[in-house]
Amino acid sequence: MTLRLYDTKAGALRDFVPLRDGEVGMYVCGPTVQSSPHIGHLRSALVYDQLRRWLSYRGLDVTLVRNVTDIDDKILVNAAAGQAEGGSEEWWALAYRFELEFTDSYRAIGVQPPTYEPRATASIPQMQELIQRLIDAGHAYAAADGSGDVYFDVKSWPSYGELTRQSIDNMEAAADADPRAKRDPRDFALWKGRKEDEPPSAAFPSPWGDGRPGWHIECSAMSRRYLGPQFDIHGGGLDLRFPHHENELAQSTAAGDAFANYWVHNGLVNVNGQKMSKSLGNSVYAADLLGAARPLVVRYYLGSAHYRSTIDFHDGSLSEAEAALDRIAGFFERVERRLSGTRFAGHGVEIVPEAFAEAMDDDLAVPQALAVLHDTVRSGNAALDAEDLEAAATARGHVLAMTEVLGINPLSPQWRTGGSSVAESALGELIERLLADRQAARAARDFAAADRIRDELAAAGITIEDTPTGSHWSIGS
Ligand SMILES: Nc1ncnc2c1ncn2[C@@H]1O[C@H](COP(=O)(O)OP(=O)(O)OP(=O)(O)O)[C@@H](O)[C@H]1O
Ligand SMILES: [Zn+2]
Repeated sequence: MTLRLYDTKAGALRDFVPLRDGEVGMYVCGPTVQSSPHIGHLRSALVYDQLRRWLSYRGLDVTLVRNVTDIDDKILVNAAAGQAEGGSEEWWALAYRFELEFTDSYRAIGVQPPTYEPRATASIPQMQELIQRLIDAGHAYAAADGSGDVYFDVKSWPSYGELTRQSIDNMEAAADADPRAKRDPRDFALWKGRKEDEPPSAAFPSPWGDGRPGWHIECSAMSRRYLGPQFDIHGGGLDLRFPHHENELAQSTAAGDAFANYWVHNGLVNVNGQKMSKSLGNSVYAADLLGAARPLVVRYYLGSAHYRSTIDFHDGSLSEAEAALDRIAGFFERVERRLSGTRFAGHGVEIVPEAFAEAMDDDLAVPQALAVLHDTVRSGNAALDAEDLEAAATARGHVLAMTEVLGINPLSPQWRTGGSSVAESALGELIERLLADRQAARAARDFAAADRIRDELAAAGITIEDTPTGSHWSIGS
């Protein structure tokens, strides 16, 4: 069976046929690094990680591009707010700080790094070139008010609205500029002239005056730069269909690029029926959830729903994921123990069962694929009960392959407790030994020795906290 994907633009499932045999180019809208990541952002990255892993398992060579929007109104506003409160962080430092948080959170849940991760500020010439092509083709114009803004002329592009199947007359006005400067209220900004209160470092020279790119043009230019004028899959959250993706599509096609062949959108993480969003203040931050639950559990939870469905986050959401993972880990432990030393140890080809492949090929039906995984765990356990070691070994190979494809193999080194490595557990052991020495020194009232141990640990970046239940340590302050 060939992979079928739901293409938002067609409004239907379509067989996936890559533009170039054996290769897939995929562009996913990445974060605007204005504040810390919430679990909606994690879900979005995770969905495309699952798709990428499945395409790779199917033998395709995937080039995944996920951008970082590192210049934007919200980044400038947040940096200015910090400065108004006496801080000195520049907008670009703030953007980089949050970019690192995103990278850490993605890594924690096992999202593989994209092939390329371009920052918007590094592709300004490509954005300007695209804007110039649009002006030359009569689809964009410089604002009449001398602001230095450049707008896309929606009325000049009859297919505007084709992605979301809207007629232009029913569309909302673009909220990004003074309506008086535009030919039509729905015209949206391609280039934003620098405003007086904006830092000079956020303005780039251009033929239309100093300024910065609009958000939509960034993705049109970066996808073209890294994947070419036509590529296979464009992804992003459902919230981006309009106006962001509609505008990307209009810009790129009006400039003569064929652009994305399939439009894939992930469903949102909601809280009480509303999108989890920084602006609504209902965010569950990635760092908080990852501090409260094992990263593997978070990955399983966010990745177990169908990618197009909505996830409603509430307390207790993670317990099912925890139990499911325990069942998988329990089977692995049991089967390894029973097979070790027998001729079936290491036996069992690591290949996914046909039913799993069919589910994944059916618009990435992960819930059905997980059902196959859990059925296989059950039959593997039953085989062990019946002492059918060959069947148990086959089940082991299947389960291994399925958990690898989904990135949820509990035995993978990535998931060792606390995300730790062999080096980290060795470090833990040494610190515990030093803490025991310190305790012994205190008991002997040798406070100088006890303090020396604490200071040496502190110099190595390890903080000690004494509590009534004993001394606890952490790395960093
Ligand atoms: N609640 C959510 N559920 C699923 N995906 C989301 C959610 N919020 C954002 N995304 C997706 O994460 C990616 C990065 O998003 P971006 O930084 O543009 O977030 P945003 O929509 O501005 O977030 P917020 O609404 O919290 O400000 C996009 O593909 C976006 O669609
Ligand atoms: Zn985008």
